[in-house]
Amino acid sequence: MACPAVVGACVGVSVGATRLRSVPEAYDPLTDPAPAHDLRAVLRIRAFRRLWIAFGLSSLGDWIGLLALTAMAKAFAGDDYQAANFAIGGVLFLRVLPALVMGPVAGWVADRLDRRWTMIVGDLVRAAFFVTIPLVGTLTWLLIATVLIEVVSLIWGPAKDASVPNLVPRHRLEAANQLSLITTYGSALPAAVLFTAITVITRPLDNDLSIELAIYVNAATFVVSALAIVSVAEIGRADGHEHEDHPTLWRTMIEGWSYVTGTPVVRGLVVGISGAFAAGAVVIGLGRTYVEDLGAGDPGYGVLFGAVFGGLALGMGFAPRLFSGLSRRRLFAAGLVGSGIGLAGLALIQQIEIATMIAVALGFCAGASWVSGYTLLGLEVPDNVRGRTFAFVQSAVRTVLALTLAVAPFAAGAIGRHTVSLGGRSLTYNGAATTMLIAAVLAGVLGLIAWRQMDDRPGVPFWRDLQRSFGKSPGVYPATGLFIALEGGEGAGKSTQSALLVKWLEEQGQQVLLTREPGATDLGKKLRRIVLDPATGDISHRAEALLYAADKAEHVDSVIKPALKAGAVVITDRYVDSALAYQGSGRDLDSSDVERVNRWATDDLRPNLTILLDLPPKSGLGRFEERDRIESQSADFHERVRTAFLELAAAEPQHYLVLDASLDRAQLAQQIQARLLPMLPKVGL
Ligand SMILES: Nc1ncnc2c1ncn2[C@@H]1O[C@H](COP(=O)(O)OP(=O)(O)OP(=O)(O)O)[C@@H](O)[C@H]1O
Ligand SMILES: Cc1cn([C@H]2C[C@H](O)[C@@H](COP(=O)(O)O)O2)c(=O)[nH]c1=O
Repeated sequence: MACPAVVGACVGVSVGATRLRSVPEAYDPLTDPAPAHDLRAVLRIRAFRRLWIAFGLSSLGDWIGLLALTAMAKAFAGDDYQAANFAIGGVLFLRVLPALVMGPVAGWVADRLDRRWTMIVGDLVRAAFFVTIPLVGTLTWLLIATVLIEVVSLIWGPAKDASVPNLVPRHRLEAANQLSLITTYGSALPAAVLFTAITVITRPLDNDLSIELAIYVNAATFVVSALAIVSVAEIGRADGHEHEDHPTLWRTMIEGWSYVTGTPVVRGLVVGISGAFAAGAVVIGLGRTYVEDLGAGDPGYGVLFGAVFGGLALGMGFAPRLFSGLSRRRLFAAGLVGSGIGLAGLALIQQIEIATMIAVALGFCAGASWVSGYTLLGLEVPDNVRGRTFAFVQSAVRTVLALTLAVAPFAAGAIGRHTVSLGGRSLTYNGAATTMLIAAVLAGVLGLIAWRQMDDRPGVPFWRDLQRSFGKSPGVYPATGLFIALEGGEGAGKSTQSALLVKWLEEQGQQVLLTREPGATDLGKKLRRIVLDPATGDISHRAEALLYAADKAEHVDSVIKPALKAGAVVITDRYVDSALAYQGSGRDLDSSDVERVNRWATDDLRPNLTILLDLPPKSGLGRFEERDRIESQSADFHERVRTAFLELAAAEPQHYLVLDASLDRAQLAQQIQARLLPMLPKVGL
């Protein structure tokens, strides 16, 4: 039997009357007790920690370098508005260009060299190039050095990425990659703070010196990074098998292109993600001259840069939790429209303090869009084409970045500074602000197109949705394993589909636990008898709700959680939605009370997906003859239950798979499998 990706061994677990075949051992609880996703646990690995410090410093240096080089390019260009924009556009474009032209080649080179020495030499060479820029002191050399530094970075990056799997155990690889991403983008904020501090402190002495100092600090970060890598002896040369062909950028683009263009939702996502990046890039590309127009200089640029990236980090980190009840598709499109509004705000409000606040909001919206777009891609794209699609998105994003960074400053330069007289009053407009306004309109239009193509709650006003969803936690998703609930009215086919699902999952090599509510535990069996036995008769509705809740508490603690912790796919035949539908709507209880009690009883544990089998109650009850205490409730009761299930699903379409349960068994099973396939834990790695 195969085990999921993160697993070294399989162990069998059996729980009460339920069926748990064999579940993966996600980590050795004796020597390495922290869960696989624990970021601090990855940092406890000495070799990785040192490499992480090194690439954190390199990233910091990279961002300071970007800020300092654009400032220096602007200084070289002098007071000419057009020349300044062209110089800055040149620097930004040349930073992205090498990745477009020689990205795949760089990976190929990195695979053939000793990784540790590649990184050490790469850091020292980058430091040396940076030092030469102020020493040579010409715009031409600045541009040439920018390309050379970028080429070295292109080889350094894959050497680092390829080293990580050799330094951390398999099950910690995802956390290590997450940390790498956070560090790469998160270091932009401290870099902006450092750059601003350097320029604010030293500018009164000498303006040119302050930028040069920032460049020397940047060079120093690379030297320290090289020294940190010297101590990581575990990094070596690539194994022979890693010398296999890497797909070229063009092959990746072509393969991804045909899938993306043929799938409307994915097409909308890719356009939107590129739009979110372009919105951020416009601010970075135009920020230098924009702050100059506001009279804020280098410190102002550092602040604006930090504000966009700070907002981006906040959006990525908090937006999904803050708007947890909002459908991901709506969050994605709303983020994009918000970025457009932010850009328009920057263009129209010419005051640095307010501009900074707007930049944070713009970054937040772009971050929200970016992260929900990536999540949606992960959910919507099947596993077998997901790698290519993500590679395509990355290539598309790089291309959009290069074009935006190049075109925006050139457009601003071409527009220039103008003052026009309108009815006796003079109005000044600058290229940077005007270009931002054009980009704002484009981002807004892209957002609206994405909204129209992807809205999954047509007819429900956005503001009502937003108000309802703000700050409401959706519950806690399991950290390991996969949790699936089957819901629906009487006789909808939940037991039938659960059994078919278990069979299919086992064929996929998954470890599966099939369980149900009420009655999966010893206590649950007793409770089931009480609530379903017609002899129980009428009981208080609150008592009924509490009996079902007690069954859930025992079920979650003693059956579901242990299996999920062990990495199993857990399928439950009924869960919290049944309580919300039967007790919250079928009975006369307040559904928010029922929700509160059930969240508490289940420790807020939420399934990753709920499959709702929808069937008119008459058809479902017609599938069998005998009636228990609940089945024998009135037709109205069962109608209310059905409506409640459907409303729950309509409020969060991304969380539900709603199926017409009158279809035949095989068709239903096929639809369930298609939805679950991309969500399954990897097996057999
Ligand atoms: N798609 C289907 N079409 C027709 N009959 C079905 C279908 N699926 C299941 N059945 C039949 O309907 C009956 C009820 O099915 P099942 O027990 O799977 O439903 P359930 O939702 O688990 O019911 P309950 O609400 O009682 O738990 C069974 O006799 C089953 O064989
Ligand atoms: C979990 C749960 C269930 N019910 C009701 C729904 C059904 O009528 C029975 C369970 O019977 P099944 O044949 O196992 O489906 O209990 C409920 O009212 N509240 C709940 O939380």
